[in-house]
Amino acid sequence: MTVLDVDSVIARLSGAPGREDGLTHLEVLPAREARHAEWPTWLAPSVRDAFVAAGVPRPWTHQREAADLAHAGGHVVVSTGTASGKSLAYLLPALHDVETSRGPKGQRGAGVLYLSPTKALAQDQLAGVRRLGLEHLRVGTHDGDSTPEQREWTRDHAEYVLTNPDMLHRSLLPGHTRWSRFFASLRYVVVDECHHYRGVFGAHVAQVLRRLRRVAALHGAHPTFVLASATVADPEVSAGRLTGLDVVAVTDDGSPRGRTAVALWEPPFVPGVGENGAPTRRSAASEVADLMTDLVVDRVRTLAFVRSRRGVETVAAACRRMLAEVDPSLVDQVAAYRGGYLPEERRALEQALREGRLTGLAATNALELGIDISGLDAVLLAGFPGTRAAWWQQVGRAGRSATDALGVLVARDDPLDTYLVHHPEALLGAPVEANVFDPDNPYVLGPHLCAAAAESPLRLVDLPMFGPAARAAVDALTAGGLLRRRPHGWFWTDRRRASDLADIRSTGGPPVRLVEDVTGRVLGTVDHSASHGTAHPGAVYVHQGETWLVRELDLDESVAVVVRDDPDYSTSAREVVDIEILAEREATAWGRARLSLGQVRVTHQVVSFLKRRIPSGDVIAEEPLDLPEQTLETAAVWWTLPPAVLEDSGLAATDLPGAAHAAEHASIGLLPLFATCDRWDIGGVSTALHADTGMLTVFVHDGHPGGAGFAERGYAAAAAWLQATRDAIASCGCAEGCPSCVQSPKCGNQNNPLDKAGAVVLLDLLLAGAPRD
Ligand SMILES: Nc1ncnc2c1ncn2[C@@H]1O[C@H](COP(=O)(O)OP(=O)(O)OP(=O)(O)O)[C@@H](O)[C@H]1O
Repeated sequence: MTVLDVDSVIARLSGAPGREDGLTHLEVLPAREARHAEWPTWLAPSVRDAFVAAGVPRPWTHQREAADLAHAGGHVVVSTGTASGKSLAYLLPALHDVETSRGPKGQRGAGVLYLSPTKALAQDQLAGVRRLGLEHLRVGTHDGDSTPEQREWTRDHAEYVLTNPDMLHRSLLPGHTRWSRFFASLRYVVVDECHHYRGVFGAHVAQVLRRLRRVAALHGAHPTFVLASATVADPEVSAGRLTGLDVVAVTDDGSPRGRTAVALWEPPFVPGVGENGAPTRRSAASEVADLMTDLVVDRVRTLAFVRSRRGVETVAAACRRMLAEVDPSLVDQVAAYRGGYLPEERRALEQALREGRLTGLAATNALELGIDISGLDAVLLAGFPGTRAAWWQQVGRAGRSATDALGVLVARDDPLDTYLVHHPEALLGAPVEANVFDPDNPYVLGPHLCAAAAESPLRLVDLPMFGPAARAAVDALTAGGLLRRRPHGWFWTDRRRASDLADIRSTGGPPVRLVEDVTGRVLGTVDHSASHGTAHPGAVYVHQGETWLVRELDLDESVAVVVRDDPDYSTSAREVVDIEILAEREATAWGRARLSLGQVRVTHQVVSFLKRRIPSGDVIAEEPLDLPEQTLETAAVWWTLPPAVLEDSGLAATDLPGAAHAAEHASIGLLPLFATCDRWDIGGVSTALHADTGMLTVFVHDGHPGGAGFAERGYAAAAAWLQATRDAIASCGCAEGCPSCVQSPKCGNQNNPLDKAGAVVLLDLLLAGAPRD
């Protein structure tokens, strides 16, 4: 295997013709020495010996600290870097209890419940625990991929159960009486990669964990929670919110790290013009495909993170095509990996990458989480992954085993990425974000209270565990007929499964299956709510380099029928959006402008799709669609400017819609810098005259029912957020607005009208009255 020489790799990448100006920043983060601790004296020798045999001579300091705390019964969150051995921190106390509590005939004495956000990570952990070779340890998974026999065995015999919050919510908790012996033995709950539980998903998982604590207590168990997280700000606060418990944080990372070179990269302009004549840069995906090709030729093991499923396919296909010209023997060493693939395909790809049979892999963040792939040298990111926590997590995938590593962020042509590659301090110098979510979201709380009541009637004493809003929510559910109040508490008496009421991944319904027309073969799935935009009739769908056309979308049956085809265009959906203010919760005057936070109802409808020629992206046709409206009640932050202020601004009335629209796009683009969301988690609406305010109004709203905390963060950080928005627009070198500043890839109006200069005027008017600090 090639050992990475960062300097020569960078010289080679940026020396290629046409790439001279790509590198905007290069920084080499120094190596860090390991700090070791001794094995705890309380630890069962069998567990210690298993780790020593597996190549862990001694724990690192943070592993020992966390293990000691958990063994003493304290709830702990370990928040340290990628590949810092967080697993060992919880495996030591958990396996110790399992090994030392077994009955004389091998009966299960102590149980461990391990939760991961993805099935792939659970598989990886399963393999890791098995590799320890503990002779009597009974470990099993319970997830969507396990067979009924496996599930039954796991339930009746496993001491270490690996599952995910979804299965806990839908299967283990509702069926807790069948799992009673496991719950009664439960000593540890491990919540791995807990930074993943943010936004509305975080709120759901927080309520699932409260239900878990209650069910465990019903069976007499009070497990210790150990959480593992990427480096995030205030981990004890988010872990405390997630579990509802007092959690101690361990953050002083004792693991070693090799030198890491971090490069920021901006693709060049391409000939031709984009939407409305704007200058456009080469796509991050094409640039990443080029860089990956060079790295693979040099035998540098490379993982490319690409934001969209389609992008992943494009990168892998382009890379393979280029390799075929240079060195055909390398073509099969590059593959694509993303959600929507069948589980067997994903497992095979993970295995091939781990064993070095693949040199280059293009993946969505389906591979981001914790999968232990040692020996990667370089990570390329086609676009900022939305949070600094995710960025460090992904960059940290390279350079395991303390070797040198390379991480490259290739900017997409959008305001946030452009801002970051030109303001490295905002990415590399700023602390990671705290994890944002709101467990008291009533849309989340209500369904989980129903599920809890179905698990066992809710008593008054149970309510504080579910937060301050629980009593009012229970009363509302009772008034609405979902719960019945009886002397001994609140009962679920409905025929339906209560757990069906909460859609914890917020997919908005069952996933839509993509089914091949003739054979009936299932190619993959897309989320229900996303299906209007990606699986509408006429949509082009790419799977492992093959192109398919959607012939029919049946939303009732959740099926899209696809046929093989090779069109010379891609498709993108267009939607219309409308917004209504339901309640203003908070507001503040910025001079004569006003900034508000509240509840809104957003109505959107996919109305047509564009066909864009490949690779130029030119629009060749727009075709109408007949899909139903979708509505969303959620939280929004908005600002208004009164007519009198606008009259003095020099902007003509006809400029206002374009100016507001441009300010809205850029502010959506920059919000992820202040809230832990990405631009697809939020939306916006702008208008020169809104019916509810009677003024020019710009809204930025959460993309999930009830809100996910992002608009709230925008409101709290409004002065800094809108100032960065203003600066990003003003400093962009384009003349009329481009994807790097005010154009948006998800605009429902084909980025029209947009007035870049007008947006700066509006934001200056707004910020003139903003608080100075
Ligand atoms: N004390 C140690 N000494 C040497 N190697 C160790 C030690 N602890 C863990 N490792 C090794 O470090 C690698 C990373 O461990 P692990 O996957 O647990 O890290 P992690 O922090 O959970 O990673 P992620 O950030 O992906 O969640 C593994 O190969 C593991 O065997």
